[in-house]
Amino acid sequence: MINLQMNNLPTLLEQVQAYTSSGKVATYIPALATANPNDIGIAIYDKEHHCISAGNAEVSFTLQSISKVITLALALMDRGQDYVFSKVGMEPTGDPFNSIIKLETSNPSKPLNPMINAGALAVTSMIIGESNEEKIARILRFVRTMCANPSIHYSTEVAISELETAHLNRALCYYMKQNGIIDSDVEELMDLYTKQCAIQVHCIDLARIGLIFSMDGFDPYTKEQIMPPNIAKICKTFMVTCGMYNASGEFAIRVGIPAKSGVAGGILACVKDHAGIGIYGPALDDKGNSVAGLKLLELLAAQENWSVF
Ligand SMILES: NC(=O)CC[C@H](N)C(=O)O
Repeated sequence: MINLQMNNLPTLLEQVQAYTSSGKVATYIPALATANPNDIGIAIYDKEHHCISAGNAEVSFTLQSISKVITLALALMDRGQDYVFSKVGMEPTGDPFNSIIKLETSNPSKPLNPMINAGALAVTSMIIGESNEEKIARILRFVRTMCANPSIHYSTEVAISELETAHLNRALCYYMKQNGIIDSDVEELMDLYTKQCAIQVHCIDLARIGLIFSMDGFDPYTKEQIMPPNIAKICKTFMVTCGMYNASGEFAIRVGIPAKSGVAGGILACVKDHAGIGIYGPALDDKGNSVAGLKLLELLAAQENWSVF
């Protein structure tokens, strides 16, 4: 059951509100620039049918990099661990999420992990389907099941905005194609990746996804095992080691729970066997993480003694 102390969510939001002014909304995807930098919201979903929320918990935003854990789970179910990890590594990187440098310097030349853009693009290329329509429909079905929200869709505007400007991601794809990591048509892959990143949710949806991962893939409401427990565990382990990009080490110390952020300002977090958390705060720090969102999780994890360490 959600601890009563958590009824202080509005007070915690007040404490972190000021942090929103120290961050900046992402603009490299032009459609993200219209977000309100002052927004901050949170939802917590626990396994006993309680959901609490505060602030801008029902403002919709795009998953962006949070989609990387979702497609990783799907690719692991589609292709199995041996295949996925023959193409993508398991090690964290100290570089920014969109960096190309390790692709050239690591041997063998494969992306270090599935949470950086190169790794996520390779993982997306593994999703099974006859066409992009079928692949995005499968990804959407998976997200809708986890959120118990059949109305979830992607934003065409955000997907196109990214597709038109994602030259660095294209470069990552071409580099990987040259080195045999992917064999998809690059434009097709970019089309699918930008749609997956543009899937729209709000904090309550995100918290429910977090709950499914917290419960090792089991949905305590429908009693359905949505993904095998070992796959949920792999995803959560990547969240701990690489989920907050090159700020994952500091996050492990300050917060200490599996989490994944996205440049639209979302953070998905998992409290083991207990609850999922969805946070939205589009003002980002220089590593691409929600400034106020990070502070909020830090206060909450300390208050509730949630660190896994
Ligand atoms: N860090 C992110 O959220 C990045 C996702 C974004 N779609 C990109 O590839 O650049």
